[in-house]
Amino acid sequence: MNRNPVYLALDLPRLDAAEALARKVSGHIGGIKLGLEFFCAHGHHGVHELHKVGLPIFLDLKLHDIPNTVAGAMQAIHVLQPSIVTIHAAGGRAMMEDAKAAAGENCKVVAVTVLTSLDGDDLAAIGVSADPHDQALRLAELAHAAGLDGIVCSGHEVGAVHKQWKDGYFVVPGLRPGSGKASGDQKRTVTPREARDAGASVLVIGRPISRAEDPLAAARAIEATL
Ligand SMILES: O=C(O)c1cc(=O)[nH]c(=O)n1[C@@H]1O[C@H](COP(=O)(O)O)[C@@H](O)[C@H]1O
Repeated sequence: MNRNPVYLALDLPRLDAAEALARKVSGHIGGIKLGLEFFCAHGHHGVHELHKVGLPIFLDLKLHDIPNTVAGAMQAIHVLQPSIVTIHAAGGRAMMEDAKAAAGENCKVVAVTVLTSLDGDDLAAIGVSADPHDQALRLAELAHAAGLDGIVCSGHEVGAVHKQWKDGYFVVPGLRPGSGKASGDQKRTVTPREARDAGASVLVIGRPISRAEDPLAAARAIEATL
């Protein structure tokens, strides 16, 4: 049986609450995603604690700096044995190449293309004239050329990227399980099932589980749709 593609985003301020939530739903997810909020608050210690849950750890640090600095950061996290690490494709080809070269064994390095919280107007405001779809495809091509394992994009683009990059590893956040579910700050959303059917390798899901009245029931319900 295929591994459950859902990585639970633990964007919670408290370490004990994050660990308790991960343990509660651990039978219905495939991994744990620890992002900036968690890492800034709890650092290496927090990651070691969450490893005790026994699931793969995705470190979503979205590194974006000069190549030498990003390579150094990648080396500094080997000890945490992440299964996946994010960097920003907008850091450019050399940064992506050096990040991949510095990554630990068995660690997939994936590049964020266009954040799921952005739409075409947001891109225009930062001087990008392409729409999110074309910009995501363009950055996916650059990430592929740089030798990365895959990219992060929304469910709106993953099908098109998959056609161009058959063996890529595709991380899709911005997922909302049903129509009418609050999208919050996310602007390019699809359902987990739609993302999976379009070729996503990993489904990143946070608030639809972590802020649900019954997180276990929410995780089970999402699993049942996949
Ligand atoms: O790299 C990511 O995981 C990421 C990229 C992106 O474009 N959009 C995005 O929402 N994310 C992350 O995915 C998670 C989505 O959380 P929810 O909107 O609560 O499901 C958060 O932890 C974000 O940091």
